[in-house]
Amino acid sequence: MRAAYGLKIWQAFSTEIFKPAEGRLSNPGRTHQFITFVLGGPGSGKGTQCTRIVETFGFTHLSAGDLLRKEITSNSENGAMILNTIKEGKIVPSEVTVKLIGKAIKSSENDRFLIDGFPRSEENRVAYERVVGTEPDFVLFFDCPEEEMVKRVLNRNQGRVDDNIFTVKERLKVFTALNLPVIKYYSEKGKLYKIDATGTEDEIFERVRPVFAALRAKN
Ligand SMILES: Nc1ncnc2c1ncn2[C@@H]1O[C@H](COP(=O)(O)OP(=O)(O)O)[C@@H](O)[C@H]1O
Ligand SMILES: Nc1ccn([C@H]2C[C@H](O)[C@@H](COP(=O)(O)OP(=O)(O)O)O2)c(=O)n1
Ligand SMILES: [Mg+2]
Repeated sequence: MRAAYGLKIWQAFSTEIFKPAEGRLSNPGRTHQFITFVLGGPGSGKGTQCTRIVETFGFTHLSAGDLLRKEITSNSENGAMILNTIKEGKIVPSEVTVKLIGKAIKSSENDRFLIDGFPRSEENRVAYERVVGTEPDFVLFFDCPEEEMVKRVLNRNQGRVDDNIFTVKERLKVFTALNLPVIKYYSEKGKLYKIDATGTEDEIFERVRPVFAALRAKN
């Protein structure tokens, strides 16, 4: 399965990467932006691998969860709603999340972005397309068994309100019900690159590296 996705992605790189990004959330003067969505269940290692991709390939990492958590601590009008939603393991209304992502893209000088933990539902996906006007260039999916994800989340130790067994169980249900359809959608469009997210961080990064190395080789 991975080989088929890989080929499609290679074709996408070779034909589409230099296309101007008409209608994108681009800053004036930009020629193109390269957008990668990074998906996977809670604890699948999205954030960890995004850090590695940033270090090696110079992307800007935008974590939807981090942007939402920042809203909570900055006492914004939506803070209490966001906190409750996250505690319950549910999805924040798309309008809020898309606005935060859009603002972060606009205020960045970079032209390549990893959007981590988004879209988490069809509603998220459609709202992004409506506001931004385009699809992502490709989508990484970190595929990890549930028991491994639960173990990682419960050991995460970052003081997150959602890193407890009750919330993670709910998050796994939400992931299956709402995020898997998005993953299927991108798979059918030939945009999905599925990564085996088991093993050490280094082993996983060696599966991710060729995807971005191919992209750099084309630049
Ligand atoms: N390959 C791995 N093996 C074991 N633990 C990992 C691995 N990758 C990440 N972790 C740890 O698992 C937890 C969840 O990782 P994180 O990157 O936050 O995942 P996500 O963003 O998908 O929820 C973190 O504590 C992280 O240090
Ligand atoms: N697109 C998104 C992303 C995150 N959220 C909320 C709901 C999620 O359970 C929390 C945490 O997301 P985050 O991506 O930080 O979580 P993980 O890194 O996968 O553990 O934030 C959201 O409502 N919509
Ligand atoms: Mg994360």
